[in-house]
Amino acid sequence: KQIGRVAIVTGGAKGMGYETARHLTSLGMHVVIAGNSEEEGLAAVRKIREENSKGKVEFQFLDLSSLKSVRQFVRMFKDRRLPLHILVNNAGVMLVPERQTEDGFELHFGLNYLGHFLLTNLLLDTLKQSGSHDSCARVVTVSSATHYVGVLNLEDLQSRSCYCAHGAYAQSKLALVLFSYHLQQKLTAGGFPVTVNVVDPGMVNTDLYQNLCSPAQLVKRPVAWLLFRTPAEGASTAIYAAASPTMEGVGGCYLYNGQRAQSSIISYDEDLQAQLWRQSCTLVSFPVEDYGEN
Ligand SMILES: NC(=O)c1ccc[n+]([C@@H]2O[C@H](COP(=O)([O-])OP(=O)(O)OC[C@H]3O[C@@H](n4cnc5c(N)ncnc54)[C@H](O)[C@@H]3O)[C@@H](O)[C@H]2O)c1
Repeated sequence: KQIGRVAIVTGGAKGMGYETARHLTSLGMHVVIAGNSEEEGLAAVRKIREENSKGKVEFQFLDLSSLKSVRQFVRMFKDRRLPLHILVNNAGVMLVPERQTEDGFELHFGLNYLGHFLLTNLLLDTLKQSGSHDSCARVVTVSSATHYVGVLNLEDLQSRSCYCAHGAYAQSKLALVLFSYHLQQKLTAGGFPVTVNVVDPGMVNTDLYQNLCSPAQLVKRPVAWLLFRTPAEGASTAIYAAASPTMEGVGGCYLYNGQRAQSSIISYDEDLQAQLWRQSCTLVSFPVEDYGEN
């Protein structure tokens, strides 16, 4: 059933994204690894191809910290007239010192959240056309347990008044949960065959921790080896959401350890979801009212 289904995995060149891309290829899918390092992307493609999987894998450049790059990625993808059955919004950065994206957004918010917000919206027409009522297209977004401590500061989404790297990461991961629920609600209201779920992979030993300060790195190393999951273990919930028959037609869930779980109380606030949606449309210059009807 999976053979020939087309999937995009952002940040699929390493960490959990790589394991997700590898697994979906092994199921017979045509996987596009979307990432901002051509060298890493091509190396990942080579490694996966060596496994002689049933599926196809390729790399396409995407820098989520640039709205121009997101638009270019989508234009190139659409020019190929491929369907799109699965979009895994996996890429992310964590605990980066205060920095801005090309478009002037705080980096965590701009890259982790807004880049994926625009990417998903621009690909939504293709997802809607590719899904059917007995086989929905799927959007899977990787959030984090850190979202539980996240606060969405609608007056200052770019953390200009006070910057804290942890707070900025948590806000970006909370925004992804709010976005996923709102998107699912709109798709359901429009009767479109696309489901949206958000996953929490747990603590996973990847390069995501590269920005920890040196003493924390020293503590993390042995602890991570003992207590953290491997990237393949961490990717399992995203893979489940992307490919499991059990998840057919199921959307609007927060998944942890392959099971439905509760996200933070504020993530269910529909007014907050709608306010974030509207502000996000304005920030990425995406027409609010165009959404959903095409
Ligand atoms: N590792 C954990 O413990 C953990 C816990 C909770 C959530 N997560 C989330 O899991 C996801 C995957 O992270 P990981 O742990 O595999 O880390 P990782 O650092 O191995 O992977 C992150 C990926 O994002 C890509 N990326 C970074 N900047 C990019 C950009 N500008 N454009 C496109 N791609 C870009 C990287 O190239 C890499 O492929 C992230 O969203 C992260 O927030 C990780």
